[in-house]
Amino acid sequence: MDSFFLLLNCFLCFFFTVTILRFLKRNQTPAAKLPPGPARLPIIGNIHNLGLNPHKSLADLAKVHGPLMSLKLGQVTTIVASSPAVAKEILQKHDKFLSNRHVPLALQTLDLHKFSITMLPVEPRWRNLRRVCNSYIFTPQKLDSNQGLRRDKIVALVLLDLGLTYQDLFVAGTDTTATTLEWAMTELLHNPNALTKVKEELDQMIGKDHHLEESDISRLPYLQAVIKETYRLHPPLPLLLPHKAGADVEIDGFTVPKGAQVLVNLWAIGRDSMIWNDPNSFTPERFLGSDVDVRGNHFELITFGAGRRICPGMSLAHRMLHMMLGSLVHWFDWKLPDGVEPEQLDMKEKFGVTLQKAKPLLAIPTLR
Ligand code: HEM
Repeated sequence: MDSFFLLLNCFLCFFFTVTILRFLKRNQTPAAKLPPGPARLPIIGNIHNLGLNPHKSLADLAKVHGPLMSLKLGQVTTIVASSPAVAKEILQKHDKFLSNRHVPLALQTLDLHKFSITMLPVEPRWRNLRRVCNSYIFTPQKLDSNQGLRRDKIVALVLLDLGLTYQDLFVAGTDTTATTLEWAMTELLHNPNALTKVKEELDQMIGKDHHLEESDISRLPYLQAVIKETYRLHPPLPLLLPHKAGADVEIDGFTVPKGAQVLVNLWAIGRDSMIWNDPNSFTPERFLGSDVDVRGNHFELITFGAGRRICPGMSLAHRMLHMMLGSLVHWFDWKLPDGVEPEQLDMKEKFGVTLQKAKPLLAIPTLR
């Protein structure tokens, strides 16, 4: 028994010595050409740096370490992009090698990565699913042909049950669209001037006695600007879905190593004062007369991603959001519950599957 404990002691001493030496060595001479990043702890790496709001913590770390940063989350080497230029390198220039998916172990046990379009790596099965999306489900012609169904659904949604969920959308589209609608409505109630402008635009262009149609959206620049401003401030997937490097890639003299998890911090880009004037204020006017859109060409606003993994449901989400927000504003006058002033509205976020409002929005509609 004594010799067993002696052996165990020796093993533990050896294990701790090796771990501490590796930790010290790593902090003195960082692995070859990895982008800079915060110091790591043994075993957990930088997990303790993330906190409850990883998008904010990573934005703060990027201010110290730069727009191309590396961390170790447990055993996973993680590269984080926090500027439009670096996002472009990742999602456009090196898209070919940086478009696989990092699938967390918990999801691997469900085998999701073997059949879900969202989780599959770039391989023939994924390409086929994307082709089905792009050529059959989300083409402009297909979306035009079933817009009547969506309009009827919105009428039912608005008139019958404001809390109804959109069960007919894919899992990937449900939370993202619902979260964005809630944030857009919250921002309008928080900024009554913007709400009045949307209402006036709808009265003028559509008229009080008419329903909003998808074909009207292009005639509503202020409503479009409100949605863009919501995309900028409240991207529902603030770090995209994690990408994975399929090969070593060089960016700005640093290496993104094969197998690394790659994140793009859209939230940080959307609130960067070097890019946006007064970045934390809700100012739809900034988009009036601007050609910036979310179709993956303007890397300062890539709420749907860019490159080969760009969201295939973007056009549908875009139509739905304009229709739902526009209809809610067109048909109802809105007020906050007794005693709550617009400026007191709780704007806190909760990081989860999507970046939701921490407290659900409570608002009272009256038919206009
Ligand atoms: C406001 C609404 C939405 C936003 C902001 C959004 C955003 C995104 C983002 C950022 C990604 C990841 C891109 C990347 O990893 O580079 C994504 C992927 C995806 N989205 Fe959306 N999305 C929305 C709505 C929808 C809708 C309505 C659908 C379908 C009906 C949808 C289907 C998908 C699918 C299937 C993927 C995975 C694509 C792939 O991995 O190849 N999304 N979305």
